[in-house]
Amino acid sequence: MLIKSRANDNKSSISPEDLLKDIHKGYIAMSTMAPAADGKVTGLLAATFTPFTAQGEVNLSVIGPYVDYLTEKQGIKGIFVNGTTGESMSLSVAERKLLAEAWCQRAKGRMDNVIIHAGCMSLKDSQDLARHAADIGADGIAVISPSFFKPRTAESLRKFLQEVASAAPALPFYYYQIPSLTGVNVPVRDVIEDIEKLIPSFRGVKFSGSDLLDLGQCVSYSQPRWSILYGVDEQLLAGLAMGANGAVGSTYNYIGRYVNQLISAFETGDLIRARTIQFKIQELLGYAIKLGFDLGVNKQLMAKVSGLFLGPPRLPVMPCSPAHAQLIAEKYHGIFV
Ligand SMILES: CC(=O)N[C@H](C=O)[C@@H](O)[C@H](O)[C@H](O)CO
Ligand SMILES: CC(=O)C(=O)O
Repeated sequence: MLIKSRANDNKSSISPEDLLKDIHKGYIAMSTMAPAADGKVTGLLAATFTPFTAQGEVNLSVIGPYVDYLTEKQGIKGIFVNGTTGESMSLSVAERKLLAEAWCQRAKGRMDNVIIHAGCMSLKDSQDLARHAADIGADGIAVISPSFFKPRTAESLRKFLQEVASAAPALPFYYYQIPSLTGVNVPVRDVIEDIEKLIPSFRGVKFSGSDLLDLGQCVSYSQPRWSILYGVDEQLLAGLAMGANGAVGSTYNYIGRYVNQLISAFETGDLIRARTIQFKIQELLGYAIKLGFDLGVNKQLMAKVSGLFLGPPRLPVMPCSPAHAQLIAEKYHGIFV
């Protein structure tokens, strides 16, 4: 499908040389999403929720069954730990280390990729978590921009990222952009300009914004070893069309297997099918957003769908009432039968 659409742009048939060039440029989705032998991250990663006890303490005992659920029931082969969904910014550094370790241990041999989010308000804490991720054998680290004192320029943000990455120089490094939560709106394309000169371990971006101009410019600038991972689940198909190599999201915890079908449909050029699945996801999330959808609701929905005990979210995020979660779970089961 993509070969055709490109061929329509400027020529009627495509030579093997041009085909190869297109593969390198990322025009051909199949090559970008196929399992990568070079360690490049592709496909779906679930951004994990952090299990708490009913009293709000980190509950490591759920992590084993959680990995079972993701691999066996959702076809998920990659996880993104201690991110937004994992409530990282509400956890202590010590808790984040315990969680990172447990996820790495439990996912060993079962997941292709375990990326640990190491971003904090404090550079020192971020470096500590980056070093720790390297020690425990994570496959990569991602770092979000500080958001209390916000970097005002790409330059200051790049310096911050460089300092964190230098604490774990051997570990693939991803910049995690999520402007709706950080309030940092520096275009990602500016952040990644010549970034390998500053961060030799740089391997890509987790792009959780809806600015498709910026996303497209990141994809077209992306280097062969990099992965541009899209993070707005409601509009993943748009991200794929723009050339994202994979996706990281909270909803892939409970709709991963349908989203894998969306990706396959996209890869084989069946846009109608890909859209049908995307529209179902939009129906679910549109409904949830109308009722009020935040991390507390999302966590409870995952608990209901998976049967895992995830506990409440941590304050200031409020727990979701059982009735509220029940309505959304019913909608889920009505849509994804
Ligand atoms: C703001 C936020 O949490 N974004 C997540 C990832 O980045 C997404 O996975 C969303 O949770 C998802 O798109 C549902 O809105
Ligand atoms: C959704 C996501 O990527 C995160 O939880 O960080």
